[in-house]
Amino acid sequence: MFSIGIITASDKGARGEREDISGKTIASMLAGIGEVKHYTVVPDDKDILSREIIRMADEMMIDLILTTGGTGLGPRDVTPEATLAVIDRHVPGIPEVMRAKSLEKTSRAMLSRAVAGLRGRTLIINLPGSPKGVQECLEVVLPALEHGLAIMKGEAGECARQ
Ligand SMILES: Nc1ncnc2c1ncn2[C@@H]1O[C@H](COP(=O)(O)OP(=O)(O)OP(=O)(O)O)[C@@H](O)[C@H]1O
Ligand SMILES: Nc1nc2c(c(=O)[nH]1)N[C@H]1C(S)=C(S)[C@@H](COP(=O)(O)O)O[C@H]1N2
Repeated sequence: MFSIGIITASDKGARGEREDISGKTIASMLAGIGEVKHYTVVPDDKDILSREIIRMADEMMIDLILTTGGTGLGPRDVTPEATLAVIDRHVPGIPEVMRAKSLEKTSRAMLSRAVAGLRGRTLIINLPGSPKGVQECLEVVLPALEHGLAIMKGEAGECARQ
């Protein structure tokens, strides 16, 4: 089992104006692979988001951080920039497959600028803000997630497919 952190980036959510269905969707979809150790709703603010990622990765030693929201083209959408500022290695295949698969459902999938990367031994993945976007993106990543996390942690030696 892996430790999981969830960050919802939402001005409305942080002001208490909207129930965070997206964060809850992440938690329920990941119940089979780990335990949610930390969950927070923050405004769309680059420094606050970066600080949260650093705290969860460096102090709490969380294996997997999922963010939701703030990946679009809106003036306050800065989650990818907050993530890029604190990762040391990119994992481009994850957002590539999320966008590719999501495009089969909606052309608006191309509007998510989500990124994924590693900070030390923590994998950070951006997801779109809507509950549907979370569900559609997470379900394409899930089949490879446990293997990726095991490799990241040095717990799996072999990558060969059975
Ligand atoms: N965390 C969430 N929980 C539930 N629904 C959400 C959440 N985030 C987004 N949504 C839904 O997706 C739609 C589009 O999200 P968008 O990121 O544009 O939010 P927004 O209305 O600009 O506000 P904010 O950035 O404060 O979340 C919202 O109108 C809402 O219906
Ligand atoms: N799979 C999937 N991806 C999706 C969506 C969706 O409904 N399903 N919504 C798109 C829309 S409408 C937007 S604007 C962008 C960015 O969303 P965000 O700003 O809430 O992160 O994600 C896109 N990605």
